[in-house]
Amino acid sequence: MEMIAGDVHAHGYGWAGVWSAVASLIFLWSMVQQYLPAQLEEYLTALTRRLQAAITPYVTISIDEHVPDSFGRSEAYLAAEAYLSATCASGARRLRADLAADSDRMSVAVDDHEEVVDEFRGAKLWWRKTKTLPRGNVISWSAHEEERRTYCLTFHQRHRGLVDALYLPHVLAEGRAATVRNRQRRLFTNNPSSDWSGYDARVWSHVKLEHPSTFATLGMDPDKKRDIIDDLEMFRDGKDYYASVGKAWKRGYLLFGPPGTGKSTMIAAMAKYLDYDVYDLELTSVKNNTELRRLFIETKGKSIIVVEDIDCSIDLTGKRKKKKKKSSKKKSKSGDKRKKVPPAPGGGKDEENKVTLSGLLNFIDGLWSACGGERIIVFTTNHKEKLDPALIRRGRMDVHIEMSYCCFESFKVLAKNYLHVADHELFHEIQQLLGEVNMTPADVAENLMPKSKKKDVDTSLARLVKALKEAKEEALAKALAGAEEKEETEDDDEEDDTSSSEEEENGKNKKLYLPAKWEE
Ligand SMILES: Nc1ncnc2c1ncn2[C@@H]1O[C@H](COP(=O)(O)OP(=O)(O)OP(=O)(O)O)[C@@H](O)[C@H]1O
Repeated sequence: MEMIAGDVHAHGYGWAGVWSAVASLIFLWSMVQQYLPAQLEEYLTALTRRLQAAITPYVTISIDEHVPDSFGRSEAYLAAEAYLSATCASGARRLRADLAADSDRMSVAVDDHEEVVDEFRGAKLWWRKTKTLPRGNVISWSAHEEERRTYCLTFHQRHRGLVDALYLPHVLAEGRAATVRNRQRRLFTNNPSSDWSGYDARVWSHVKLEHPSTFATLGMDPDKKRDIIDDLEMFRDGKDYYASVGKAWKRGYLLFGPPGTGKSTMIAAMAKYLDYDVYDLELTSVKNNTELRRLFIETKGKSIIVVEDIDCSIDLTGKRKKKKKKSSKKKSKSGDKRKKVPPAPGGGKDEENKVTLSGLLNFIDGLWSACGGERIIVFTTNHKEKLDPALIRRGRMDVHIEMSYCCFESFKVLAKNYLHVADHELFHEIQQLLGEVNMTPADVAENLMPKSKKKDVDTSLARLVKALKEAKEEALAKALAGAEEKEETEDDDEEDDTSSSEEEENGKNKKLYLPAKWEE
């Protein structure tokens, strides 16, 4: 094919008959190619390349989709693909369509075995996309994994200097820019270790990330929010700074606090703000430390890698927790959650406990973790105190963010979001009650949510006041019952130096349920 193209380009424009014959040959060749056995096609392609090199003044550069001994798709290939889609696809006859980043239109890319022409500073360049099927043309479950695609760039040898010095850097820069323009944020999740045949399939699969949360809709103390945004900006724009201080370009965030205080919501807001992908790592599905490392390597830059409820996946000794059945989606009172663990391939007990604390530490800041850069790692937990200090020390988890119960400032954000109201006569009472009662932003939001299309602000706020009062009464009754019980079972001294069991149960982050007046 290249030889034919080379001849055509070399001899310029001749008879119409010659053109038509060449066009027929090209068409015939592309048809025949689709039905050729893989090895034969490979052989013919290599032969034509050798012939071309011997008799034509044309040079061909190949850009393979996968580079040997490296993980993932080659960046040069991805850049070439994006460049050709953005600049030359209109000249192609066979294109492949897919949903574009915004999902409102189709985007097209050059199809396999198709050729397009580009022009750069007076030089003509031919791009051709080839596909090689697996050796032996084996039709197997994972056959598509072994297809190899290559972009071949052909040009006259007199343009060699121009291509090396200017054209290839131009393709790379334009391709990267096009990738950023077309970027659709994605939410990845790790697949179980292997498919039924034992073949190691793709490690991540993804869907479009569509979470609507932003920092504007996130209810939390405004100063704290500003600090987090500043920190994220510093990180995003800090490539040179990180390089200058000799630190890998990554940052760890630990989000801790009771269920329903907005930890997941915060991650979505962070991803939206930075325009990053999210990799939701289900640690309990990971076979061992090697697989964990592979998962990390397969993540791309500009991403947030999330391990939710880290205390439920790794225990203090560094061993993975045993499988536990999730009885229901609802969490227990203390917010403890246990994730369902899929059966480990191979099934043996030994297979189960192979992601260790040291493996996880390596994942966060081992040598491999520096690959690629621009990654944020987020751990969430309801029980910070249960985590190994080594796991969350500064340098690993650089920023610790406490997500707490709803304060008045958070409430105001939620009221604005849910009811479009900035002030109301009930606000004062709500402020007082929120100072006395712990209620999660999730519960506040649920009470604010209009229950009919009418969106009656008064009704929603009154419902919240009622819920807060009920919570206060319930807490008061509980505290009274607890105090009475204590009086019966403990002597006065013991009562003085221990905090109430209620307080202990709720953890140190919780303020007392009791109204301040009653406490005195
Ligand atoms: N701070 C907040 N600001 C705005 N909405 C919130 C906030 N916290 C919770 N919500 C609302 O409550 C819902 C549940 O919150 P989210 O899942 O983020 O909590 P979480 O802390 O991650 O809980 P868990 O520990 O159970 O995973 C969210 O979908 C959101 O609507």
